[in-house]
Amino acid sequence: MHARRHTKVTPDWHRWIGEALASGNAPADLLATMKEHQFDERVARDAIADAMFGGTAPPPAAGSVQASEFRSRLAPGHVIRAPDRDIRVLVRVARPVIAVLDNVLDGAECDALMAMARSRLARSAVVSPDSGSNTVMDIRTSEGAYFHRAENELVQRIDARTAAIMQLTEEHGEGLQVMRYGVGGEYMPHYDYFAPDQKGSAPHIASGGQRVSTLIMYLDDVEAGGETIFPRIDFSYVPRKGQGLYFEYAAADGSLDPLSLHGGAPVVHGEKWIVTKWMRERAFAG
Ligand SMILES: O=C(O)CCC(=O)C(=O)O
Ligand SMILES: [Fe+2]
Repeated sequence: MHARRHTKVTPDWHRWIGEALASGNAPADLLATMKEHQFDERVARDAIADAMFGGTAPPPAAGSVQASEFRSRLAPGHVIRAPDRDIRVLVRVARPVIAVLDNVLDGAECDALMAMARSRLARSAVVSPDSGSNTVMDIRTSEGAYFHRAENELVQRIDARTAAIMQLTEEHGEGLQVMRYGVGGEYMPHYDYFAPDQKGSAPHIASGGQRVSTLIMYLDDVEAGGETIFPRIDFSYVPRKGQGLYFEYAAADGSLDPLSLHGGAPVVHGEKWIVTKWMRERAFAG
């Protein structure tokens, strides 16, 4: 029989969460500790998310951004025409701006991206050459493979296609990032924009400016779990090979949308593979 799980977070635990986050601990590590202490997972997740982002989305203050100012950059209509492909819109959400897109990548492109990333992931899992020590690099960094803009023909083709979809030129785009999650792998809720009040954001923003939009492309179906979730609006997308999930978080006046909080739910069975394109306010050297 399972021990009963705690469903209430005491003031002491709230304080512990706040202090652990403030001293730079990863939210996933806090979650693991709370689970070891028999907290119900959902309760622990909510308490951590509340400490990071506040309990609810802040209500719009007088004179602040209205929903209508978060107007999608995407072309209207049911089909978006990229230079080499027609992309069908399956779902649109007004706020935060979200669109589910079909047929962004074909099956062969998905397979080729996974193969390319696999060889890079394998390389990144070897002993660190610059430390000279025997420590294997952080498992989390070895889960991602980065491809410079236009690094090869396939990457170039996808850079051009995503730019056309996202209505910005390729020079606004960061290099493609392929991510692989195994069973239990997740990406806790976060914002893709650089937190304006954090010192660490300044060097990113200095070149290219703020991030404004994201296109996550799914390289394979996932057997169970691994949904992309927007907890503030209770929206959940189930990964489907070749589809894309597009979202935006910066209005024309620079306001950022707190409803864009999102994450990758834990994979329950199988693997999850995605490739992500992030777009910046301005063209930059990449
Ligand atoms: O894994 C997911 O579904 C979310 C990924 C994500 O948030 C990102 O790449 O910025
Ligand atoms: Fe993200």
